[in-house]
Amino acid sequence: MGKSVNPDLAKARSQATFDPANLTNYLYGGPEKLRRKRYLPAFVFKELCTEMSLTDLCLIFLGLLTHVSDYLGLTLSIENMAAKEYKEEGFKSTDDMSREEAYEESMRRAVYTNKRVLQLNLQDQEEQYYFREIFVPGANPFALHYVMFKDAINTQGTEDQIQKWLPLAETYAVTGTYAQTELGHGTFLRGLETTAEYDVQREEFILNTPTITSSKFWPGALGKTANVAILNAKLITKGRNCGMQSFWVPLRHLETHQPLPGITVGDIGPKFGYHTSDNGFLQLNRVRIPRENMLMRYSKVLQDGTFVPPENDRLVYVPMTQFRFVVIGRSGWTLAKAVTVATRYSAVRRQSEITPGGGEVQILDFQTQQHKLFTQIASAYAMIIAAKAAKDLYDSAFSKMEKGNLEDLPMLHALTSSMKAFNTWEMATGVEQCRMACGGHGYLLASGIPQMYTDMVSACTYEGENTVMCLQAARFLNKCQEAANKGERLPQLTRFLQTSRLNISSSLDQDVDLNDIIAAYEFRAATVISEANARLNAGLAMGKSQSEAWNYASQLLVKAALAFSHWFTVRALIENMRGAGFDNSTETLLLQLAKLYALDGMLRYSGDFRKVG
Ligand SMILES: CCCCCCCCCC/C=C\C/C=C/C(=O)SCCNC(=O)CCNC(=O)[C@H](O)C(C)(C)COP(=O)(O)OP(=O)(O)OC[C@H]1O[C@@H](n2cnc3c(N)ncnc32)[C@H](O)[C@@H]1OP(=O)(O)O
Ligand SMILES: Cc1cc2nc3c(=O)[nH]c(=O)nc-3n(C[C@H](O)[C@H](O)[C@H](O)COP(=O)(O)OP(=O)(O)OC[C@H]3O[C@@H](n4cnc5c(N)ncnc54)[C@H](O)[C@@H]3O)c2cc1C
Repeated sequence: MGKSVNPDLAKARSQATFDPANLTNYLYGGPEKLRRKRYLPAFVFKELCTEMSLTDLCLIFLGLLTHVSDYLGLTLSIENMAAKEYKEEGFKSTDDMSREEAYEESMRRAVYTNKRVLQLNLQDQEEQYYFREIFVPGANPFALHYVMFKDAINTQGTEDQIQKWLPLAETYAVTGTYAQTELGHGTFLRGLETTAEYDVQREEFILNTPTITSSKFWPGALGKTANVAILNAKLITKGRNCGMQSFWVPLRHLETHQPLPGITVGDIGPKFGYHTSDNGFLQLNRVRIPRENMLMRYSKVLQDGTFVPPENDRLVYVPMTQFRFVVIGRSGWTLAKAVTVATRYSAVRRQSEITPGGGEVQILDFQTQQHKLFTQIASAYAMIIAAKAAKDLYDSAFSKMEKGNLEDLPMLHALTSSMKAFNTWEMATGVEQCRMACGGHGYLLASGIPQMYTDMVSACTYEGENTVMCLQAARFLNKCQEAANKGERLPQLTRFLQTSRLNISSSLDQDVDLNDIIAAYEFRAATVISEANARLNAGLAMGKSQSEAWNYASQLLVKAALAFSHWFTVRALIENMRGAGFDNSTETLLLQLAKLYALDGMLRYSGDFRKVG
């Protein structure tokens, strides 16, 4: 039962000047990865459904990604499924459900995917992600379990603890969350109030949330789903505060799922988005856990209560750095989904005339519509490709860290902090632009775009509020600027602070040279970073303390971090497009897209670029 493709859409596709397969293979990491990615939904839907053609299945798959399936009224008839417990007649849209019903529907689908991932032995993280996203397109109640809970065990646990706890997480014998934020503190971790006091007599920690503001507040899955938390608390031993450490804390009974003694836990209530994630609160009333429940890869508490500090007290922050990197990558794909929906819609929506009497045109023919969408297509590619470029730096830093070499930790923290802020702000702006480009139908939940926005815009807040993350990156950039001022050697990533010069060869009447574009963004970043450093030093010269001068310069410091990220993204986009081995037509198109992205950025930040000439 094939579905005919809209003739306007078919015509637009037929006019492509390149072979999309080349690009798709590049984006998904090669033909084999792409084959697997396409095979998974077809395999699963074939298993689930009886009378659906492959076209329908792909349409449903794509539609599920963007909820278009709700719009088309498609439902899946679930037949002889391997997972007998999945009794649902089909995927009902959660758009019309209450929060409880939507959570239950998402939970049902998530539990199904968890079982199938194990039965199909899907080991590859990306394949697991694709598989899950087919069935739970919105916020997945197990998201914290899949990412931060397991990452914290892997990065903060000893080998013995990993051996003990990771199999429980992998087989869903336990369901976890990452409980750090409190009602009174999300950003300022040194202000966390939850305590873990060591009782040397019984070799146990006594966990306590002594005040209302110390209640854990926000952790995903805490409201209903999780029965264990990796919980961050202030360690107190021998009367001394030893800073934030991580602990494995059972929350609910593994059989009855009822809160354990001393535990008060529940859901924090309705949110702007992320409706199917049960973000919760937790109060601990002198809950005891054994000494072995402290994650002791880097810091330890000996039986007699002696605290053995980590080589670097920032290593406890590694799970956040890891997850910021996930957010950096997913931001580009989120924008890619939104702009795909909006571009397809713009090919099939006919509205108004360009030439009077000439008949209504595809809205994609309006230059204003092209500007709205093509800049977002370019931005999605830029973010996806910059994330791939950052991964190389990320992987090399992590492999060095695992051998005990922490020299790249500051660079990694700065890169993940600034790129997480840059990408999520760009993604949020871009998704909203795509929604508005679809007129009234973009405002329909069935378009899929509103939920993408309300779910994903939270990424500007969680995992490090964006302004705070920019200021974190600015610490590193400012240090590099100070070193540059003294002629000292800089880390590879910031050496442009010493070398960047504005020797642009392009003139306005010729096609701009790509190397000039990179040089312009590099010079803009170097100038903004230098200006922020100058403002900081001006503050000090006025007699302000270091922290007051930092606050005095903070707006420019945020700009410096964003200019750095913008340069990193433009450079990655151009260098990767030139070096990717595409055929001429594809490379020509991609370099055109890279110029569009870079020149649009210059227009949006024309003040910076005009100022640096
Ligand atoms: C579109 C995206 C889609 C993604 C979908 C995926 C599915 C999503 C589902 C889950 C949804 C949500 C999950 C959310 C989870 C959470 O939010 S978990 C909680 C996150 N919380 C935070 O991030 C807290 C942010 N605050 C901090 O990190 C710290 O408080 C802060 C760094 C701001 C300050 O810490 P201080 O101890 O005060 O440090 P400071 O004095 O500023 O600096 C000291 C020193 O330490 C260095 N530093 C700080 N952090 C790190 C780090 N992480 N790694 C390495 N080094 C670090 C800092 O640079 C300083 O060094 P310096 O040399 O003195 O400069
Ligand atoms: C959907 C969602 C899911 C979440 N999931 C989890 C989870 O699973 N686990 C978990 O532990 N937490 C989770 N969180 C909490 C999240 O990590 C915090 O909300 C986040 O760290 C921001 O902290 P805050 O809410 O206290 O905001 P605040 O820090 O209070 O921010 C408020 C304002 O203060 C400004 N500000 C704060 N500090 C500074 C500073 N030093 N300089 C300049 N400006 C500053 C910020 O820029 C912001 O404008 C989640 C949050 C959301 C929204």
